[in-house]
Amino acid sequence: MGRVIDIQNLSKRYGDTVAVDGLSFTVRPGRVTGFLGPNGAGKSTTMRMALGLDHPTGGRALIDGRRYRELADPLRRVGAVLEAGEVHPGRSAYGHLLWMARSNRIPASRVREVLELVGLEKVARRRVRGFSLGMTQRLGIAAALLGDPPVLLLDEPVNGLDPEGVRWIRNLMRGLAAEGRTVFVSSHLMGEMALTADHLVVIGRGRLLADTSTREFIEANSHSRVRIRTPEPERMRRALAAAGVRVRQAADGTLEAYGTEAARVGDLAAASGLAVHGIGMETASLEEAFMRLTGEGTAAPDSGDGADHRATGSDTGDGADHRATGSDTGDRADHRAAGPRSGERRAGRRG
Ligand SMILES: Nc1ncnc2c1ncn2[C@@H]1O[C@H](COP(=O)(O)OP(=O)(O)OP(=O)(O)O)[C@@H](O)[C@H]1O
Repeated sequence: MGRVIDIQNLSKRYGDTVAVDGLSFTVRPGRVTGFLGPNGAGKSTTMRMALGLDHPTGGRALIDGRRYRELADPLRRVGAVLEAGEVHPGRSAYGHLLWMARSNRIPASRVREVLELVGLEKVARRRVRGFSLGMTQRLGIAAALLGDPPVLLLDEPVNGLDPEGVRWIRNLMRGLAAEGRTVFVSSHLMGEMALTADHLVVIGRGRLLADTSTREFIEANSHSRVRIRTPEPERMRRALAAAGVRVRQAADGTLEAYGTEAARVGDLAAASGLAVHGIGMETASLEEAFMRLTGEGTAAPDSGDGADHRATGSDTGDGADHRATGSDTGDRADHRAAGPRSGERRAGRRG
């Protein structure tokens, strides 16, 4: 059975750096699998090895049970959008795709199809030199889709894109998965992946940290808490603890109560004659859970909140939904603004 990406005990060492460290997981068709990890976790290295662009130090990365370079017609089996790599700037989008199609025995009619699919048909004859990052990204995706491959690998495809571009790629990936394709997409942003992926493979420092459905990850990691500001935190803490409420004190002196609601905390405070200066419900964000999991955050060992620095309650709401399209976009631009990425150069070289 094809369409599966099988990573088996994969390792990669660059001198003293262990980029990938005994990684094993399977990426299955019909769903978007998010490949998550902080910057430097080893995502790109893993993807490059899966595409035969880098040699593993140990283990194997198989697609359809074979190494990439053993695939008979790779462009029709696997589409990739990687960072780096440039399209010849003097070429038009159409010219570039046509060149790729010709060198891979793909009919020219397919070029028009993919241009339409990614919404570049109107600028198809323009030189790539003048393309925005978003357009370049779309061109990279068009190239990846040229061979109509059942397996797609995308390395941080939304980096540097505006919210509209982010949404477009998200919908595209979901659509491709719904067609039964295997869609494997990396990101360092939990919030973005929570909106896009059905399944998550999380790595940190080259090692597997989680391989789970997105729903399970969210259920296990998004807990809410009540934050209380009171002039008598110690008495409040005792009153809550006596009522069986799990409570901890944050660095700024506020209290955090878990597994309860603001109304109950208020009632308990009133019953004990305690003054409350502020009270509110917060939802721990998935981004926090992700930081904790990958060891990038300042984890608090007892209550698993790791969020003392956000004690003001700015983190209300669902975390997963709103961060992905808002503030994160700027962040992406910072990380990866340099160098338009396109899988096509690599794809061309491969094919
Ligand atoms: N060609 C290379 N030579 C030396 N070290 C490398 C090379 N490629 C990657 N590394 C190192 O391997 C580790 C993993 O890098 P990798 O790019 O795979 O991570 P990543 O999860 O994709 O992060 P990012 O999103 O920042 O690219 C990093 O420490 C990186 O510096």
